[in-house]
Amino acid sequence: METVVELKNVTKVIKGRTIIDNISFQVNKGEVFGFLGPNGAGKTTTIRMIVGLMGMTSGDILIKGSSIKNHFEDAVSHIGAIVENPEMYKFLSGYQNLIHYARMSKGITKEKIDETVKLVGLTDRIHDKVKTYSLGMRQRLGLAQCLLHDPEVLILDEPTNGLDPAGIREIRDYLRLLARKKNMAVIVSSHLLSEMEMMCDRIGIIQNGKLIDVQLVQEFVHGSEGTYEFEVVPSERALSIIQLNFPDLHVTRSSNGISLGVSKEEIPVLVKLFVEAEIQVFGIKEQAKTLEDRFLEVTSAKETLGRV
Ligand SMILES: Nc1ncnc2c1ncn2[C@@H]1O[C@H](COP(=O)(O)OP(=O)(O)OP(=O)(O)O)[C@@H](O)[C@H]1O
Repeated sequence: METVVELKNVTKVIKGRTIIDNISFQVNKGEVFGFLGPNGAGKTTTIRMIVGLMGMTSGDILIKGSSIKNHFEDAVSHIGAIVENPEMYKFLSGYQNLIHYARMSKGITKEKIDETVKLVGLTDRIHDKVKTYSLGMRQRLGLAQCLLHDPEVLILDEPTNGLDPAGIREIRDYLRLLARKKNMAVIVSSHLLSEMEMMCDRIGIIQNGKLIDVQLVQEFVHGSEGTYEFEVVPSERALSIIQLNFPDLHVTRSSNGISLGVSKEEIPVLVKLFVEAEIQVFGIKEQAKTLEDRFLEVTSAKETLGRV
């Protein structure tokens, strides 16, 4: 696995306030890395520092081994990014926009433009004016624009923002394709958790400027604990028994009984407790967890830690 982007103890302080607090992580070739966090967590600030739009207070960012601090031009030459809305001339066609963009950079051939247009699936509409494009098509044109110079890392801040489900799916499929077929490192940010689950290989969770977890999506979602629904009668009594014996467990009422997050080994202990309390156990069902469940678990656990 080849590391393409490396953040080393990156900190950003603005007007005495620490916006990004000592963040370190790596992104490898061929993977889609998702940067996930609630509003104001620091995703955009981190991305702006990676693409060189904003300086950092301390730490360093390496792109293919080149420091963005000491070898800025070399470092950013490997990056293709959409951070703010891409600049486009609405009264020109998509193709004219790409030609215009290509003239500003060196060595982009007509063949390269055609190949990129095909890659993002815009061949049929590329000669139409941009003002007739849907938001999803504009996103794809923006993607084509930042792919023209064959970057090794693609960075997109909230790429699915404002898109409808079909548009979201398109972008998601293209990003996965770029990682798989072109072996690119792709970094995206979002607070659309279900999207990240389908799009990313790994995710980093950021909260209050701190990176609180980096994991493979699959491991993050499934983890070692499961959420189980216990079909029990009377459920009220089962609930109070859990609260009394395991005050730290997060337990909720569910349609058929109670629902709680425990490891598999703990299930017999709970069943024994219920039986001894003359509570009837009709069934135990594992509930599928989504990234959203895990995200809320992780971020609220940290909030609690923060308050102690
Ligand atoms: N130039 C700035 N001056 C002062 N504060 C800033 C500046 N830029 C960002 N911040 C603050 O830093 C924090 C992180 O902002 P950032 O935009 O990076 O968050 P985000 O995770 O991208 O949020 P969102 O999902 O809402 O876009 C916020 O509290 C924001 O107000």
